[in-house]
Amino acid sequence: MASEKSSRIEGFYKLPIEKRLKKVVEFSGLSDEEAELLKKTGSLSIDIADRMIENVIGTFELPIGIATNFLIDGKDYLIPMVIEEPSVVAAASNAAKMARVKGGFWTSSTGPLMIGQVQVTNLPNPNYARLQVLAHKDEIIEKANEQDPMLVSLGGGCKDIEARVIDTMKGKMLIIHLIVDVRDAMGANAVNTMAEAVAPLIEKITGGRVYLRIISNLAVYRLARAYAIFDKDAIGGEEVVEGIMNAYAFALADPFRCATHNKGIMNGISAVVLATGNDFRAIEAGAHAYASLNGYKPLTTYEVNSKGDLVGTIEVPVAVGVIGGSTSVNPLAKINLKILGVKSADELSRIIAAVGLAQNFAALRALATEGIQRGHMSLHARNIAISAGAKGDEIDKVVEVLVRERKIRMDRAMEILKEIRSKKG
Ligand SMILES: CC(C)(COP(=O)([O-])OP(=O)([O-])OC[C@H]1O[C@@H](n2cnc3c(N)ncnc32)[C@H](O)[C@@H]1OP(=O)([O-])[O-])[C@@H](O)C(=O)NCCC(=O)NCCSC(=O)C[C@@](C)(O)CC(=O)[O-]
Ligand SMILES: NC(=O)C1=CN([C@@H]2O[C@H](COP(=O)(O)OP(=O)(O)OC[C@H]3O[C@@H](n4cnc5c(N)ncnc54)[C@H](OP(=O)(O)O)[C@@H]3O)[C@@H](O)[C@H]2O)C=CC1
Repeated sequence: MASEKSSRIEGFYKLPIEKRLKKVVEFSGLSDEEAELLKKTGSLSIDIADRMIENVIGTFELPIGIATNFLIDGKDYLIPMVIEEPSVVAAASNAAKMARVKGGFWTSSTGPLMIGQVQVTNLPNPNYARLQVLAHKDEIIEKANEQDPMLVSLGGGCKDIEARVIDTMKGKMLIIHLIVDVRDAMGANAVNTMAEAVAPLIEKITGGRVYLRIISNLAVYRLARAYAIFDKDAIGGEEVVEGIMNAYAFALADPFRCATHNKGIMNGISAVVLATGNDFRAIEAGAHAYASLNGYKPLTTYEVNSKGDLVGTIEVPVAVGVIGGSTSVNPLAKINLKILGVKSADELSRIIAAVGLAQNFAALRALATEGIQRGHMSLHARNIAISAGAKGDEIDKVVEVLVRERKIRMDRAMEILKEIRSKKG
């Protein structure tokens, strides 16, 4: 399916901010008011902030960058990313540009099913209690669904019950899972309400004592998947393919490397999760727990196909919502969702998986070739220049010398600044 508008905007980063914003407005149909909110600082008003969390004394801002070039399932997307780290947005755009050569990213998902856990203790016959719970499945599901008629009317709600007996330091426990379709929400509030509501019924059925009733962030039934074929010539030839395969083999074999490999993936994932007002701790916990199910492993895979191209895949739990939580409260999250143009939480989760794969590919390509420092540090040089005290056009001048000399250090930045100012004055 051909896209109406293209996210392939060459040299987007070279445009002044005003022109970049204009392109985003044209692409996403933002109103004048929304564009104004993006431009000004303090868009999250103190009154809204005071209703989001407790003991508020101010707000804390981070930049929103737009990753360009993303073609996902045949549709063009501009990706808003909220992050403090330089080079992440550039790297995502860079990878997406290379992925376009072979059609971009293709995605799928399992749907929005979350798990609510109920912990049952003090059971003399936990295996018998387990069968009793499964025999009363329909009754438990009905009780859970009474809590959220709205969700049920949308086609969601509690769909199934699982029960496991586990061995713990406090003896055997029966752990019941409510499998809940949360539709377009992240789902924690909805699931927790159900888990608490069914607890007395479960105590009655089992004769045990229920303690914890809470969502699990290991969202194994809410997986998002993406793949892309990276044309070998577009990414720099056979040697680059070989280098990336070696990088992947390293991560697969060594948890010390794997943690950094997955951190690179989360650079992309967390930035979109934050931009859309979602719970980034939930996503981080879920991703690393999923990566650890069979020993800590990379969330991405790489293979070489018969043409010598690199095939990258990702599979990761992505429990995000487009309604509920702070997505509906923070005006900037709403604007970012509009820029993405997503229609459902499922679509958002698949986009996020694609960004995670892009981010990982860009980092591995840099690491396996010239090293991370040239691209990353030349963008980081701006931070160094600003920290050294450079202002206005001094910033670009200091950056230019730092990058040319390949000495991206604070002491050198201060020296250069001194030289620039002495010439001026
Ligand atoms: C930084 C680049 C992209 C430069 O890469 P380059 O080869 O100098 O870029 P280019 O000039 O050939 O441009 C290619 C495209 O990149 C984008 N691009 C290029 N420059 C910019 C810019 N200034 N601002 C925004 N976008 C930029 C832009 O889309 C551009 O296309 P165009 O629009 O021109 O047709 C490249 O070196 C790269 O991808 N590096 C990887 C950097 C990275 O992964 N950073 C993440 C932080 S490091 C980390 O935390 C994770 C890590 C690395 O530890 C994970 C791990 O170990 O696995
Ligand atoms: N471990 C964790 O991850 C935990 C996370 N949290 C927090 O929980 C929050 C997310 O909970 P969540 O349940 O998503 O938020 P909300 O309770 O804000 O939103 C979900 C509710 O929105 C209503 N709704 C309206 N339209 C839809 C739709 N299309 N799809 C789905 N629901 C719809 C539903 O019913 P109705 O209208 O009847 O409300 C639903 O229950 C986040 O702030 C998160 O940080 C909390 C505890 C633990």
